[in-house]
Amino acid sequence: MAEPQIHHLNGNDRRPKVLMLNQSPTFALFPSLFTQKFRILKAWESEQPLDQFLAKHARSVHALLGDRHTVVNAELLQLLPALRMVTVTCTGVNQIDLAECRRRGIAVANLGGAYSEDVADFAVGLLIDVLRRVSASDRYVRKGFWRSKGDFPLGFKLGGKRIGIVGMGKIGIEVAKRLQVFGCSIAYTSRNKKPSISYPVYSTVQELAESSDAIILCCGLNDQTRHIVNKKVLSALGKEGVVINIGRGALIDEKELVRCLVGGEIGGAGLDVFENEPYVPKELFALDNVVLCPHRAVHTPESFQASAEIAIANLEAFFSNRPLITPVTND
Ligand SMILES: O=CC(=O)O
Repeated sequence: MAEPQIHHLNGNDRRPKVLMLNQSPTFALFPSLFTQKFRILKAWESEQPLDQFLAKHARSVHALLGDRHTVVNAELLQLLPALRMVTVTCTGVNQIDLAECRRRGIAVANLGGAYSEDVADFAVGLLIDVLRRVSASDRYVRKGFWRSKGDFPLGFKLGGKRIGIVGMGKIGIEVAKRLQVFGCSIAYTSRNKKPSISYPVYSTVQELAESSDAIILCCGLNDQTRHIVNKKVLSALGKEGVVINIGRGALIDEKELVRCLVGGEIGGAGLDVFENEPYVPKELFALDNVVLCPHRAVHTPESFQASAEIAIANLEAFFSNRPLITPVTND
């Protein structure tokens, strides 16, 4: 676990050093919240090659502040032998080698539930958009088709739909709460059954898909969940079924998803994330039953402010030897 913390002095500067490898939206919006308290070492602004920059600070850097683009793998950790804490201004931690961090006694914190409400709103927005064809009808109006071709095709009602939530963590719970108010029925599958949650639980995503009109992916990406939505799950969802992904692109076998959408084997999709961002399979561009977004579900100033506050609270806890506020756990 973390060693007693040392405040590294730079002349009279008593702020603890925190390494950042890349600029993040949270830091870009609220730089002074961080720099008031910490001496931020901005690797991306250095003229030195990264390995030289890291070598210069290797023995004095105990904390790393990153985001979803900050890949923390064994090679990086090897270069930072004094590192004892990583905090990221995101929810997903698939970019971090958690096992290697554990092995090296490096504590990891994410944002806990700070983004959950915004992400849940976005998931519901995507579902409504796919079912009621909001984006598609916007295109119809802009292209002048309302006047030239007449009425736009009907969409589908949200109320009464059977929604399967994959991953009943903080985001899944917020999605369920919202969709219940719309009159949907909720079921879920999750790594651990949640005794406090009364929605029906299925043991596999395939069984969940068989009993759902739409599935919403709210789980983290790891070795167990990579391509958790595969050919079998998509065919279980069926011709009218909808898949919404606000988790990570690689939760779905994207090639298979594209094949099913192009072939009309599922009803539609709302996708905020992709396997190889910012690449989006171009076959999807022509499909009006698919809503595509550029990984924006968490992007509100309110979310970013919360994310800055939580990251700072985690860094302060670390530098004063207190337990982290939102440590990454296995539940
Ligand atoms: O994708 C966004 C996040 O993980 O916070």
